[in-house]
Amino acid sequence: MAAVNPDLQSERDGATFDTNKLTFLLDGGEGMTERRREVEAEALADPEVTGGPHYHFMSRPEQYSDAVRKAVHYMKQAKTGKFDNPADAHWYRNTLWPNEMAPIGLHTTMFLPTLENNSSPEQKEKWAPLAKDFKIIGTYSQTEMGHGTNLKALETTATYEPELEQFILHSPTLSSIKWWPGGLGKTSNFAVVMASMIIKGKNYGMHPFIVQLRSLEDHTVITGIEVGDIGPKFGFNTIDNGYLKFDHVRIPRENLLMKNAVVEPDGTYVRIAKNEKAAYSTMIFVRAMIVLEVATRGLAQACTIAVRYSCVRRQSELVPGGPEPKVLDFQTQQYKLLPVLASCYAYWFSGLFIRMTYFQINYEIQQGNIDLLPELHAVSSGLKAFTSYGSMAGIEQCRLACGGHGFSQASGLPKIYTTMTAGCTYEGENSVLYLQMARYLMKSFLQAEKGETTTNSVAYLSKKNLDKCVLGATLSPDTIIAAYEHRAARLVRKAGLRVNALEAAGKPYHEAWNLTSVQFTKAAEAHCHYFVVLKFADTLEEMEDEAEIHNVLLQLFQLYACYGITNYAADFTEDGFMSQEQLDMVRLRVLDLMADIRPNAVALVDSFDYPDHILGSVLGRYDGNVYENLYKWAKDSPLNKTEVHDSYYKYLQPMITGKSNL
Ligand SMILES: CCCCCCCC/C=C\CCCCCCCCCCCC(=O)SCCNC(=O)CCNC(=O)[C@H](O)C(C)(C)COP(=O)(O)OP(=O)(O)OC[C@H]1O[C@@H](n2cnc3c(N)ncnc32)[C@H](O)[C@@H]1OP(=O)(O)O
Ligand SMILES: Cc1cc2nc3c(=O)[nH]c(=O)nc-3n(C[C@H](O)[C@H](O)[C@H](O)COP(=O)(O)OP(=O)(O)OC[C@H]3O[C@@H](n4cnc5c(N)ncnc54)[C@H](O)[C@@H]3O)c2cc1C
Repeated sequence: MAAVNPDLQSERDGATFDTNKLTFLLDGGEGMTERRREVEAEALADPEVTGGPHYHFMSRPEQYSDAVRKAVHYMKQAKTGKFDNPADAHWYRNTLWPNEMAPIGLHTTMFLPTLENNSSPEQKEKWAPLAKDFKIIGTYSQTEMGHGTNLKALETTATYEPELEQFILHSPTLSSIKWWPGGLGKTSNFAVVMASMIIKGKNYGMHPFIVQLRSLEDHTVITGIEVGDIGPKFGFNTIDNGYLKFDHVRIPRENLLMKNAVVEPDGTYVRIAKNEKAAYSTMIFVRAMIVLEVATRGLAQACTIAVRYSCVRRQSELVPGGPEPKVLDFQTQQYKLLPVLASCYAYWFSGLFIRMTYFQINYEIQQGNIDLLPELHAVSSGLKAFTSYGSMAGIEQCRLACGGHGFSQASGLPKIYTTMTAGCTYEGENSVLYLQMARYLMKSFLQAEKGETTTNSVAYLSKKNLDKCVLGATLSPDTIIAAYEHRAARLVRKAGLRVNALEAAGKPYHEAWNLTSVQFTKAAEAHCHYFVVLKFADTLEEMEDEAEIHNVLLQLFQLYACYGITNYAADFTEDGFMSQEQLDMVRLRVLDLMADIRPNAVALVDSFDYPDHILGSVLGRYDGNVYENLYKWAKDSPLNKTEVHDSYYKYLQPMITGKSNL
C-alpha cells in the first residue's frame, strides 16, 4: 500500500476523537460495523467484484452487460443463503455496484417486498420462495408514459372475466404503456404490474398483479406483450429501465395479489385492508429507505471526496508570499463544504430514525393496527423529499469545491450525483411528496385550531410556541429546536389560514389549496427541517460517555442549525420572533463553528468509512495520492490506446494533407 500523503496524514493525526467510535455510532453499534466491514472485505477480495472492466471506459451496453455479470455472481451466492440477513445483502450489493443501480435492484427492493406484503398467505408461499431463490426475476411496474404521479389515472386495465376466471391485461393507449420500471427492459421475466381493476364495468382502482413477461426457458417475450429498454438516461446506465405494452394478455384470477382485496371467482370484490391506500405500501418502504441509503450515503461519499481533496489540494496564498495553503484553509472553502458535512450527519440520524420507525409501524400495520399509517406516510414522504433535494444540492456543491478536477469522472462525483439526483424524482416527485405531507400538516393545523392535541411529529403544532426567540450565543439545543418549531408552526399556520380565507371568500377548496400550494411546500420543508434538527438533538441527548464525539457532533449540530437559520433568515425574523442582533450573532457563530470543526473535517469524513472502491474517486482516495493517480487515469483512457486516433485518418488527414491512408 502506498504511503499516505502527509497532508492528509497530518489531518488525521490532529483529530480530537476516535473515528472508529464515530463509525460505530453511525452504523448503529460496534457489532454492525464489524459485520459490515467483514462483508465488504470479502467482496473487495473477490475479483468478480473488483476486477471487472473499468466502469467509465465502457459504453452503456457494456456497462449494462457487466452489471448483469455481477448480478449473476450475486444471485449465485445469495442462493446459498449467504445473504439471508438483509443488512449483509445490502452491504454486499453496495460494494458490488458502487453508486450504480443493479439490473436486479427492483427485484430486491420492490418486487420481493410487494410479494411479501401484498400477497395472501398461499400466494406468498408460492411466489416469495421463487423470487428469493431468483428462479424468477421481477420488477415493480407502475408508472406509465402518461402518468407516474397520479395513480388514480393509471390507464392499464385488468378486466375480470368470470367465465374463465381470468384477468385480461391491456394497454389501451400510447400513454398507458408502462415506462420507467427498473430492470424491466431486458432483465426481468416477471413483474408486479399495477393496473386499474375492472369488474362488470366498474373500476376498482389500482391493484397489484403478478405477471410473467418472458419465457423461463429462453427469455423470449410472452405472446401479447411488448417490452424493451427506454434508452440512455441522465444516469442509471447499469439498469435497463423499460417499457411494457399489453395486448389483451390473460392471467389467472389468482395472479391478483390478494392480501388487501380479494376477487372471488364470480367477480365479487371484497376489500380486506382497512386503508384504501394499502396497495401503496411498497412505496412507503422505499421512501423510508431512501433517506439513509440513497440521499445520505450519496452526500456522505461526495463529502468524503471533497473534504479529503481539499486537504491535499494546495493553491494560491493565505499569507502574502507564504506557501500555498490547503484549500480547506480558505474560509470560503469551509463555507462550501462544512455546512454540507453537517447536513450529512443531520440526515444520517433522521435516516436511522425513519428506518427504525418504518419497521416498527409496519409491524403494527401487519398486525392490523393502521393508526400510525398517516404519520408514517407523511414523515417518510417529507424526509425523502427534504433529504434527496439537500443531498442533490450538496453533491453539486462538493463538485464545485473540487474545481476543475471535480468535473472529471475521475472525481467520482458525476456518477454519485446522477445516481442520487434520480431520487428527487423516483418514488414520488419531491413537490408532490411535500404536498402529501402538507395535507397532513393542514389536518393537524385544523386540529390544533380546535384546541385538540396533535401528536408525534406534529406535536408542536398544538403547543404554545414562544413569541420571542431566546437563542443565545451558547446555542443550546432546546433554544434551537424552539426556533425551528416556531418557524414551522408559523408557516403551517399561515398557509392554513390562507386556505381558510380563500374558502371564506368563495373559492372551492381545491382552488384554495392550489393557490396556497407554494406556501404549503415551504411549510412542509420547514417542518422537515425542524424534524431533522430535532432528531439530531435527540441523538446528542441519547449519546453515552463519548465526550470527544459528543463535542464534535454538538458543533456539527449547531452549524447545521445556524446555517439553516442564515439561509432562511426571513422565516425566523419577519414576524419579529428573532431579532436582528440574534441573526447577526448566528451568522458569526457559523464562521466560528467552521473554524472549530475544520481540524476534524477529515476525521469526520473518514468516520463514514467508505472503502476507495465504493467511493470510486481519484480525488477522494484514502491515501490522498491524487496527482499520480490522475495521471494514470488519463493514460488508461480509451482515447489514448493508440498514438494517432482513427478519426485522424477518417476526417483530419484528408483535410490537412489532401489524402487519406484509409
Ligand atoms: C440494519 C441495516 C438494514 C439495512 C436494510 C437496508 C435495506 C435497503 C433497502 C433498500 C435500499 C433503498 C434503495 C432504493 C433504491 C430505489 C430504487 C427505486 C426506483 C424507483 C421506483 C419507483 O419510482 S416506483 C413508482 C413510484 N411512484 C410513486 O411514488 C407515485 C407517486 N404518487 C403517489 O404516491 C400517489 O398517487 C399520491 C400520493 C401522489 C396521490 O395519491 P392519490 O391520488 O391516490 O391520493 P390522494 O392525494 O387523493 O390522497 C388520498 C389519501 O391517501 C393518503 N395517501 C396517499 N398515499 C398514501 C400512502 N402511500 N400510504 C398511506 N396513505 C396515503 C393521502 O395522504 C390522503 O390522505 P388524506 O387523509 O385524505 O389526506
Ligand atoms: C431513474 C428512475 C427510475 C424509476 N423507476 C421506476 C420503477 O422502477 N417503477 C416505476 O413504476 N416507476 C419508476 N420511475 C417513475 C417514477 O416513479 C416517476 O417518474 C415519478 O413518480 C414522478 O412521476 P412523473 O414522471 O409522472 O412526474 P410528473 O408528475 O409528470 O411530474 C412533472 C412535474 O409536475 C409536477 N406535478 C405533478 N403532479 C402534481 C401535483 N399534484 N401537484 C403539484 N405538482 C405536480 C411535479 O412536481 C413535477 O414538477 C422511475 C423514474 C426514474 C426517473
